[in-house]
Amino acid sequence: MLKQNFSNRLYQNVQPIWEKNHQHPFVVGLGTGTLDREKFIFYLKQDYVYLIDYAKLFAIGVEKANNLKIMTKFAAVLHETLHFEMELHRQYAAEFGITRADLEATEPTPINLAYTSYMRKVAANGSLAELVACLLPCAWDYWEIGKLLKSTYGETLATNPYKKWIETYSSETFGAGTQWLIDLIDELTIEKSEEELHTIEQHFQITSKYEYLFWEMNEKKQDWPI
Ligand SMILES: Cc1ncc(C[n+]2csc(CCO)c2C)c(N)n1
Repeated sequence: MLKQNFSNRLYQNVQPIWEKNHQHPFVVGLGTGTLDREKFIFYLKQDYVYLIDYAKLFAIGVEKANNLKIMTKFAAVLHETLHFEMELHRQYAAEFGITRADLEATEPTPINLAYTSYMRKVAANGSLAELVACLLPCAWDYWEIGKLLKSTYGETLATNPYKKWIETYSSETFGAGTQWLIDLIDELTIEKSEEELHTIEQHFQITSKYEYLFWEMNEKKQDWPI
């Protein structure tokens, strides 16, 4: 029997967590443009090294793909992450006088390391569907946030220093990449047992909570205490 649109179930059940993400002071600060610049710089550096690890997970997607169509698409989103998304970070860094070397040399905080290590563990031991469940909240909730901020604060965007950030994450380029991941999870879960679906949903929920912790970490500039 076909189990269609597993992504709907994921989306419905994750709403309480994503709501918290959308109301987070860091996210609201991006929208209003009042976010403290030092907090944004902290985020920029942490996110850059996060994306280096995240991009490698798309490479593991290439490895785990069982057909050329999926393999090709993982390679394309890997390319987009390195050349489109990370370019946004490089541009903001240049504005703030931060070099590429500084960005790359950033030591990940405990939360950053925990988040990427969790995804790497699933990538090493789990199925392709489990890996996609870990990758999906990052892409999907950022797209939701991008669209939300654009529709809520669209009129003041011209003077918002974080305009480029909002434009990037609400863009069609991101929308298309995210939609592909959503369609992929639907395709990969068609024949899965309820037990497997439960595991997949747990990864989706946990990485969504890590998204919250990541906002919180940047808001409070939480780093190693020693
Ligand atoms: C902590 C954190 N979570 C999510 C994203 C956003 N993001 C990461 S990969 C990707 C899609 C690539 O196709 C998107 C939108 C981020 N930058 N940092």
